[in-house]
Amino acid sequence: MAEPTTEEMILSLSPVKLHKLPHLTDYLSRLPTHTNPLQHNPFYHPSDGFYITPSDVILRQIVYDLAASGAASAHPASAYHRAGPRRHILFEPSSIRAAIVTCGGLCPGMNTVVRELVLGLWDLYGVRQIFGIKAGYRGFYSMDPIPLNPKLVDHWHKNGGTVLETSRGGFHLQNIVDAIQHRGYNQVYIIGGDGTMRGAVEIFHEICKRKLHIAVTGIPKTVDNDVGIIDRSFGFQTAVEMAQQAISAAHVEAESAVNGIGLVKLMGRSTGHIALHATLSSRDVDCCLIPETEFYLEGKGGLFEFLEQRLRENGHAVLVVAEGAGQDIIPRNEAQKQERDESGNPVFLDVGQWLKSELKNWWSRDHPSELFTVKYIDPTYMIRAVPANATDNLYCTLLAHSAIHGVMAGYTGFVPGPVNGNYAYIPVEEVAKAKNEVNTRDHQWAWVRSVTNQPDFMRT
Ligand SMILES: Nc1ncnc2c1ncn2[C@@H]1O[C@H](COP(=O)(O)OP(=O)(O)OP(=O)(O)O)[C@@H](O)[C@H]1O
Ligand SMILES: O=P(O)(O)OC[C@H]1O[C@](O)(CO)[C@@H](O)[C@@H]1O
Ligand SMILES: [Mg+2]
Repeated sequence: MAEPTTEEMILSLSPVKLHKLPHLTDYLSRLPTHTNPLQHNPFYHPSDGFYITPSDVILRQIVYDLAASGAASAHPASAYHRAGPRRHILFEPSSIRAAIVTCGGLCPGMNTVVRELVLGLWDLYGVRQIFGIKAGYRGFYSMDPIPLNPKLVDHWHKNGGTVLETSRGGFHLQNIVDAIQHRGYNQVYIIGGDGTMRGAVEIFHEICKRKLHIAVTGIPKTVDNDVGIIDRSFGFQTAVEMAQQAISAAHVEAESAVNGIGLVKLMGRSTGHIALHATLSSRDVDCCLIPETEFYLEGKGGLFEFLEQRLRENGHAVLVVAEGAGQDIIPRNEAQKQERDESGNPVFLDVGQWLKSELKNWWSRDHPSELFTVKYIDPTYMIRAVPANATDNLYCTLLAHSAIHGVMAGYTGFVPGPVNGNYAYIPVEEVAKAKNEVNTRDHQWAWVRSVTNQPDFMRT
């Protein structure tokens, strides 16, 4: 173990609880350090404060109730290490062999992250051996890697999807770590969602167990925005923007019919962030249904009663439903209950199709002589299979650079990400456990309800 630095001594005396970040020196001693090549880069003139030190931290929580100060002092503020370049690095650039992999479902910005990793490694740190792993985790042990360079990836950010390709399943820990070792990779950049991060934790532990000079970082990717701790995940804003087109179309269709309902299903396996944000930004939505809240159809306070009222008042209504909403009330057989995708995620029934049919049955039963139309729009893959917008592209670049700086400094088993607007390094174990669900008791959900005036679906 290395001697504690001055900053580490300061930290140990600070009232702020710093989340310990794994470092290669935790299990490897006498690793030589090197001056950061940015020091001699003709395009950089590192000024005071350019390099981040171990005592630079980002507070996890920034909202406090001062009246509850007693409680706050009983639970001291916690913080993460701040992301950014370090003065000394633990890799000699010519000896670096970096591997980059994309796993799980698509998300706008995946190609941008890969491109920026390649350019950042190449231009900032002089790395020349960079490899793309094809088709997710299985690619480590079953396919040849693709050598990457700035020229090859130059245009990648303009395209949706992932040029490296992705897949679900295929996680075989020993095969993956054997392949990493065999190929001589010493930096591993893993881009993926919650499942991928759980895999990254296992890879990190196995590498520590084998005491290898290999740093691993997880770069959080999820269109659903279901990864916890970080402010939001890249591609999420692009997806919300794309969802507007579907909601607008549903609104036009509904408005142009007699008793017209526009129904839009949006992604969100277990969290309703896309549906919630799309609803708030559209303002055309009458009701938003998400997995975090239950709803029911018939009777007082139910969906049908509410929609009938809206149709009587406005002649039309727009309903947005997240794919994971209502899964517990859709009838399903035993086989459907057991169905899983290759990664082990439950396979959902189509809540949109189900709602459409229930709505039609309801209206023809209760109002057989009145016209009624449901137009169901399912833009599922259209909102994620697109290039990232400007904000997400910028975000992807900052994430990629943060990941590189952290790995170069010898941190491992970590995730870079924005926490309260500043980039931090978070232990991947924490990220893999933290889930970002919509808190239906906080102001954001109250805001949705005040915009839609939809029922709370609490039976009285
Ligand atoms: N608990 C786990 N341990 C090890 N590997 C896992 C675990 N869960 C999932 N994986 C692997 O991680 C990869 C991606 O997982 P998954 O398909 O669930 O997508 P994800 O990363 O959650 O992304 P998203 O849900 O946003 O599409 C797959 O190769 C899967 O086998
Ligand atoms: O059809 P695929 O590629 O398995 O992905 C669908 C899932 O991926 C996500 O986009 C991300 O987890 C979910 O919203 C959706 O359920
Ligand atoms: Mg997932």
